[in-house]
Amino acid sequence: MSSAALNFFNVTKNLTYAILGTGALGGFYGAKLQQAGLEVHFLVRSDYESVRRNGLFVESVDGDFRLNRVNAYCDVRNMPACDVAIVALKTTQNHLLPDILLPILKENSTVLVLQNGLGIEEEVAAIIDRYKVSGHKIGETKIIGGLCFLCSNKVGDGHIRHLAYGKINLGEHKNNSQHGGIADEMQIIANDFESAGIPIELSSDLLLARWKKLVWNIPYNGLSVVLDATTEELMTNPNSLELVKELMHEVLRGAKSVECDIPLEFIETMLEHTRNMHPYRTSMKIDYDEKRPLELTAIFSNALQAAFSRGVNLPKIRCLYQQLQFLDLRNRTNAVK
Ligand SMILES: NC(=O)C1=CN([C@@H]2O[C@H](COP(=O)(O)OP(=O)(O)OC[C@H]3O[C@@H](n4cnc5c(N)ncnc54)[C@H](OP(=O)(O)O)[C@@H]3O)[C@@H](O)[C@H]2O)C=CC1
Ligand SMILES: CC(C)(CO)C(=O)C(=O)O
Repeated sequence: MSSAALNFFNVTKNLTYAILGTGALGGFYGAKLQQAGLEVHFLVRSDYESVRRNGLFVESVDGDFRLNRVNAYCDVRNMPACDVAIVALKTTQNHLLPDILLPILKENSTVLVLQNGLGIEEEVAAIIDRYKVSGHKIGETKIIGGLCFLCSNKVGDGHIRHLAYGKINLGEHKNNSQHGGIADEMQIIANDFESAGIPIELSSDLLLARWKKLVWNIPYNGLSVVLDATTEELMTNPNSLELVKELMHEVLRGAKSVECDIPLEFIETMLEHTRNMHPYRTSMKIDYDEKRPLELTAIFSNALQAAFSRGVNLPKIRCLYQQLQFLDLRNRTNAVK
């Protein structure tokens, strides 16, 4: 075990966790970790008063549970520094990360990014580098990405509805797109999640894992908004199904352009997975219906740019992205009227 990992492990026999964004995903995983006996601190926004008074309620396919007391904060400056900072905001809020993330880092903290999309760990690494350059000493901060195969919604104040799945695929972020290997810190965090009943897969190639997740998110999140459809409708209509497949093929081309080889059979696996799902309103569709900004930069723009920088155009994904940008802007312009 590396000395940083030993430090990480010894200083705090039990790791402490900060949940930055107590929503559908952060509320679910944070509550599961606390239920398993870990110390968890939750940054809460609109429902802070309710969560402070009444805790969190998780209505789950795996069994409902209530946490009557949670460590809730409405201001990150009142939170203790934690061993693991879990980024669980929507990526549309990531411009707030310098203010939200940096105050809770301590010597050798790990940042665990559980958001969908591409380029997020790079953004976090740049924020941390700037912080260090400005004279702050926070030691070596590991950045780990997690791809969450989860269907969860926040349905009320402190109320999370977990509909299906929950597995997380973890991979370490390395500069220069090297493969990360399996860091000791990652194994320790994985053990905590597994003790909370969350299945974990460890990956030595985070970039590949992120592109594989996009094989699902690009077609289904995008088309669910543009076509106003659930996953079931997209799968049963032959025209939309064709479009889903074409978009998946383009994601594979994008991945290949950055040396991430996703086997063709993976498309069939994703289609089969979706056929077996309950009809699902994707998170992007929920955001659209709620007139919230869509995660277009992380899920679409960063993928298009990565491929474009290698001379590869992805015209169907680009076309979908342009339509989504139109709808997103109109939706939010109308929302503020
Ligand atoms: N939900 C799911 O099943 C899955 C989600 N993901 C990804 O996980 C990420 C999070 O998504 P999800 O949990 O669904 O989104 P939610 O909108 O449910 O959760 C985000 C949370 O962040 C909080 N928040 C936003 N801004 C601030 C702020 N300034 N200070 C404190 N809290 C803030 C929001 O507060 P408030 O409650 O007040 O809005 C909200 O509770 C996304 O990248 C998504 O794509 C990935 C796989 C599955
Ligand atoms: C694919 C899905 C719905 C669950 O497997 C998911 O993880 C997501 O919404 O990003």
